[in-house]
Amino acid sequence: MSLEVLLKNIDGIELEINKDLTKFSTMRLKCFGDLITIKTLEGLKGVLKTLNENSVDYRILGMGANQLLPESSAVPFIKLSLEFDKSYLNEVRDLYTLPASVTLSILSSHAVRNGLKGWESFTGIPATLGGAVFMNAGTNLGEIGPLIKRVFVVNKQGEEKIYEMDESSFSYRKQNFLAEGDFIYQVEMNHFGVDPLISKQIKDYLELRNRTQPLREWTCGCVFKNSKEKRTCLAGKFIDIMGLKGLTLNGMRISPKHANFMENTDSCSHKDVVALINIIKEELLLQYGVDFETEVKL
Ligand SMILES: NC(=O)C1=CN([C@@H]2O[C@H](COP(=O)(O)OP(=O)(O)OC[C@H]3O[C@@H](n4cnc5c(N)ncnc54)[C@H](OP(=O)(O)O)[C@@H]3O)[C@@H](O)[C@H]2O)C=CC1
Ligand SMILES: C=C(O[C@H]1[C@H](O)[C@@H](CO)O[C@H](OP(=O)(O)OP(=O)(O)OC[C@H]2O[C@@H](n3ccc(=O)[nH]c3=O)[C@H](O)[C@@H]2O)[C@@H]1NC(C)=O)C(=O)O
Repeated sequence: MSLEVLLKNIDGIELEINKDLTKFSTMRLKCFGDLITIKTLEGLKGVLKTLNENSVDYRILGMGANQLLPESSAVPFIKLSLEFDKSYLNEVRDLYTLPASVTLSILSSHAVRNGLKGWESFTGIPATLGGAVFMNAGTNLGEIGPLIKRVFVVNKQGEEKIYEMDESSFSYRKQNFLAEGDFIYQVEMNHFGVDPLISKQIKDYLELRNRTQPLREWTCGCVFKNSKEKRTCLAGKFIDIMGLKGLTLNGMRISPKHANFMENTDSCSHKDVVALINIIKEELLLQYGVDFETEVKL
């Protein structure tokens, strides 16, 4: 049965067939696919339940900052777009209840205005809150995990579920509590008090990132994770030392600014990124015997 027929009686959603999704990832990879935009919780429950009952697989799309979209997707993408009244952020709260589709940049602006301690950890990360929780977004100022209190999901059967966070809920670039198919729709997070110095720290850090990372280019953030065993084993540093900065293959370039970033300088697609990743992996193995895991979802 077609997606149009399957989803036709579900309110609070929009379905677009074979849509050009090139602008739906920060790397701007050429991509066409079916897109289901979810505007209400009931819509999300209805869609997940229906897809599950009909054995239709799907992919969740946040800002597309950490996944390489395929040139043509066999499965539909689901994107959350829940209503959010920004006046909710007009005051400092002890606990924030936020839709997962809100972007970290909106939250960062609130942190700058109010000096929220702990919120500096996600400065400059292009992500939705849901995507950030999914992989414990972080910078060298910290990680988002310790701020998260409860995570509200809809599971693949279309049922609501709430996870309470504890010390084991997050690790480096990873959450450890979601079940396969869980879709985060809401997050409760706090902060560690108010400190006027945080605003300056965030601004300084943004300036540093701007100097050291290609923020204006089309990238997916860091391509590789740093080594799990040895946090001093840094992918960017290794790729740089091998002299690979600037190497370009079919329009996909290793950033001259930061070697763990790849820049789409043309109209590249999935295969172009994977080809360059494979070259880097081979060189890293050959020259240093290290095998860096990709951070970006292929
Ligand atoms: N530190 C940095 O400077 C940077 C960090 N990043 C990281 O990349 C991530 C990008 O976020 P974003 O663009 O929003 O996400 P993406 O669209 O890149 O999705 C990334 C993954 O998160 C999953 N996901 C996204 N939203 C949800 C949700 N609501 N519920 C459950 N799973 C979800 C997706 O699941 P599925 O597998 O089911 O499709 C996908 O595997 C952040 O975690 C961020 O930390 C990115 C760039 C720079
Ligand atoms: C971009 C991401 O996150 C980034 C995050 O923005 C930055 C800054 O907080 O710290 C991590 O990068 P990173 O480990 O490469 O940190 P950086 O501070 O940029 O560099 C570390 C060290 O490597 C050196 N370095 C880096 C890049 C390069 O081309 N050459 C080089 O020598 C730097 O000089 C520095 O001494 C995160 N990456 C990972 C995989 O953990 C992402 O996750 O997508």
